[in-house]
Amino acid sequence: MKIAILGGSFDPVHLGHLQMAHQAKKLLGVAQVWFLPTKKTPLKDRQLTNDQDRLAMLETALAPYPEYIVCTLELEREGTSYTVDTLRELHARYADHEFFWLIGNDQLEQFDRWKDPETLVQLAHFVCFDRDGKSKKTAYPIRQIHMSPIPVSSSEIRKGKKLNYLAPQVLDYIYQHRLYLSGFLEERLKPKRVAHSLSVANLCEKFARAHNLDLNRAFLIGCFHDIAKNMTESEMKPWMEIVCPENMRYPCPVWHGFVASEIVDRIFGIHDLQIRQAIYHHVLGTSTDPYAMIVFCADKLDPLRGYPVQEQIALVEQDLSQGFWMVKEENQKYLEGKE
Ligand SMILES: Nc1ncnc2c1ncn2[C@@H]1O[C@H](COP(=O)(O)OP(=O)(O)O)[C@@H](O)[C@H]1O
Repeated sequence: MKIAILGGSFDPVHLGHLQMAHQAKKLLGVAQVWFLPTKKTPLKDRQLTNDQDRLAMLETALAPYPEYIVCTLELEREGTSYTVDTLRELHARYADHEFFWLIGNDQLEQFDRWKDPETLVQLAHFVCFDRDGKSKKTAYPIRQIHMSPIPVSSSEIRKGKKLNYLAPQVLDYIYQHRLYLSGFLEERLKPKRVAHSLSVANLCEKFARAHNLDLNRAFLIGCFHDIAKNMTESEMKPWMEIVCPENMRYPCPVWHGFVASEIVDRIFGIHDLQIRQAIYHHVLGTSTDPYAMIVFCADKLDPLRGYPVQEQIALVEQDLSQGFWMVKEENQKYLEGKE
């Protein structure tokens, strides 16, 4: 049987990877495409997301395609994953198969850094797909196939960019398992604000636990509540014009909550009305929805602010409504003092 193999970190798997598989099926006449997640890649020094999560994301992305199969051979082997070892093992296990090894053209450029490239090209037909629409020169017998480039990389996804290039089930998994969230925040916020957001997320979760609410929803609200905080007035203006032009009468420092509520939906693909609403109201405390009260309190009572907050935190855990009104009153006094 003809088998195409796509090896990679899949951290996470995205539509670029799927497109390579679709093209391989169509153009190479292979019966199956095996996706082979690597344990430890010799050419990247970054610590990969744990095997279990990368595998679960692959399985969910491939579920609609019965002829796409996850091959865990490299995950089962300890140490650095060298393709030459993998191909030898594949030949030993499946003597009758003919293998096509798929790579993107970024890999073609560094093919002589792979271990034993001469042996590799004898063990499989190497096939290279465009990532950027450009042909690359190579000394190796590697077939190059042009496809309309799918302009995305896993590293962009890990920064919270181009999330629309993920299968929706994979994006769901990312939020359910809280993967890459610090990367999403670090790309848009200063380190102190990232620390505050994660600390608020933890406190939101603590409050949610005390009141039998959805822990992950509360965590995500905390995580993203300040995602627009670094935006300038002119950057926020077009968002405000779409979302809530009537709120432009508020001073600009208040806008980031309104803008963030739209950004979580449109940029981060979080289509959850309660999350959006809680973030929308978090600056002024204008909603008594439980999630909105939670994030309002958690934001003001973040231990990283350095005030003694333990008693107030305990009150919010005990009685959300009473805690909320207490925090709101304290905040009002603070704001009046500032005027
Ligand atoms: N958008 C894309 N278009 C074409 N090939 C791609 C694309 N993204 C990844 N690849 C190829 O898929 C293989 C696995 O890549 P991987 O290490 O998982 O992801 P990434 O390069 O996105 O971080 C590599 O050979 C890579 O060149």
